[in-house]
Amino acid sequence: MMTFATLRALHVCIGDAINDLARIYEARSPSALDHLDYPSLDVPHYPNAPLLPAEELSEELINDPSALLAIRHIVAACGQLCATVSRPGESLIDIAVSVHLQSCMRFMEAAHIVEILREAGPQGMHVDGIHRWVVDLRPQNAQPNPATLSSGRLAHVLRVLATAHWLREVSPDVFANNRRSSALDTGKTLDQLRAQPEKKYSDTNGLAAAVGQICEYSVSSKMTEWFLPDVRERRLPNRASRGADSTSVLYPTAFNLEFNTDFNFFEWLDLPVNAFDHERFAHAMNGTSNMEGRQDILQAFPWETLSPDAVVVDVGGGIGTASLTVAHAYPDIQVVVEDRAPVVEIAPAAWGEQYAHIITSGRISWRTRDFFTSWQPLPNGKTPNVFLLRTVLHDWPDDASRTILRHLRQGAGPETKLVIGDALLLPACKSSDPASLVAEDSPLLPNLGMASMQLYLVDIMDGMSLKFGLDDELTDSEGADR
Ligand SMILES: C[S@@+](CC[C@H](N)C(=O)[O-])C[C@H]1O[C@@H](n2cnc3c(N)ncnc32)[C@H](O)[C@@H]1O
Repeated sequence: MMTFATLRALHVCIGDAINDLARIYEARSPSALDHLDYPSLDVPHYPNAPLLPAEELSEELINDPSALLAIRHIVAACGQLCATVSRPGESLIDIAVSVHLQSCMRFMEAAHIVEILREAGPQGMHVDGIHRWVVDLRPQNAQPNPATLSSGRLAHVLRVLATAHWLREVSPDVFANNRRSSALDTGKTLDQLRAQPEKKYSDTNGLAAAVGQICEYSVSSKMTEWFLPDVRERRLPNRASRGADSTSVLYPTAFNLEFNTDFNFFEWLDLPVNAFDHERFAHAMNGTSNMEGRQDILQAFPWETLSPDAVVVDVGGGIGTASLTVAHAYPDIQVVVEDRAPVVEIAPAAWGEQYAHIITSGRISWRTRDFFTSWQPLPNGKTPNVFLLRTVLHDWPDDASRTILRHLRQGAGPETKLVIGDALLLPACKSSDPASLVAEDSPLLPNLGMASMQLYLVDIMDGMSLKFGLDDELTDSEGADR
């Protein structure tokens, strides 16, 4: 296709998708005069905040499958359109400096900017006031140096975020939350954050924890050194100094290189010195369910076909993000979550009041289990109806994944189902894969390009932390039905 023809086709794609969205909203409008609008970028939407009925419906419709498809088409087409028209040199610098946007985001989360601006309200707060709060919310022993963190510097960081539509600059130097920043809100009051900063993520949807964690461990920054070791690596301590074979791989993953450790990621999290990281990770897993939509697990399997006393074993289930959603929707299902001891210890308390009734009734329970060891029968002798593995296998190389599956196979009965929740990554071109996400004549990439980018980046991130390679393919599932 000629370039102008492609640009026009992309433009049509965006127009069609906006029309689709408008139709979906129109169809659910209370009356012809009272139009239901798409949520505004300028208006915060705080998790758990009470909404007017129209706002609630407007939020709900975003998760309508047709609306989701239209949204993804708009994002994919805009990405492709920008890639086509922008000057490559400028785009190269854009991508090289984009790491600093991530740093600004990390600061916004760590300094509780969103919670400060929530209390300021829609008129926002002058940067001097925000600065006073940032300092006030620090524990006494970790006060920022005023020469380092000045109001002026803070304004620069907040303006970067406003320029990228992550905040709103209401008037010069006055900032307010917008729809996107409000998603980072933990709902904690400033008094709570000052008194117990370590409880920031308790009883939240985990997004702030996920953002804090992912931004802090930018392990892929060491990907190049990991793939292409250079002379600088000689300056790093190596395992030979700990008595290991000096010819062995020094850093099995980029994470090991970044953190200069030969513990794997989970062992490292378990170190007492990393207690904060550990708890944040558990909440962050809850936050990552936003990647696919919290309720998607309900569509992943026909849970209604299970017998009333069915048992779902959530293997490597963390604090129970996926299985609690199932247990909430299906009040007869029993859930046993298996994870490492430090996760099991904090899991029930991590939920606050939200699911207290399910937890106290014992319908969900946690037990310690290393999934590389034999599966132990449940205390009540029941055979699991479902083994659920959500975002577990993507962490491990194929051999390790086979070991995990082999143990489950041995614990399974003839009727036990295996449910694996992980992302399938399509090639960025036409292929024989029937799963193409666009119509045959669409100008969009078959994997929906920028609209799917998050999945590909998460794959790189996970590959950098625990896997030995990024291109492993689990082709043999040790006899498990898939
Ligand atoms: C990416 S998280 C997924 C958590 C959960 N399935 C979810 O979807 O939110 C991987 C989980 O595997 C657990 N894990 C890692 N190594 C493990 C092991 N050897 N035995 C049991 N669980 C393990 C981690 O503690 C973590 O909770």
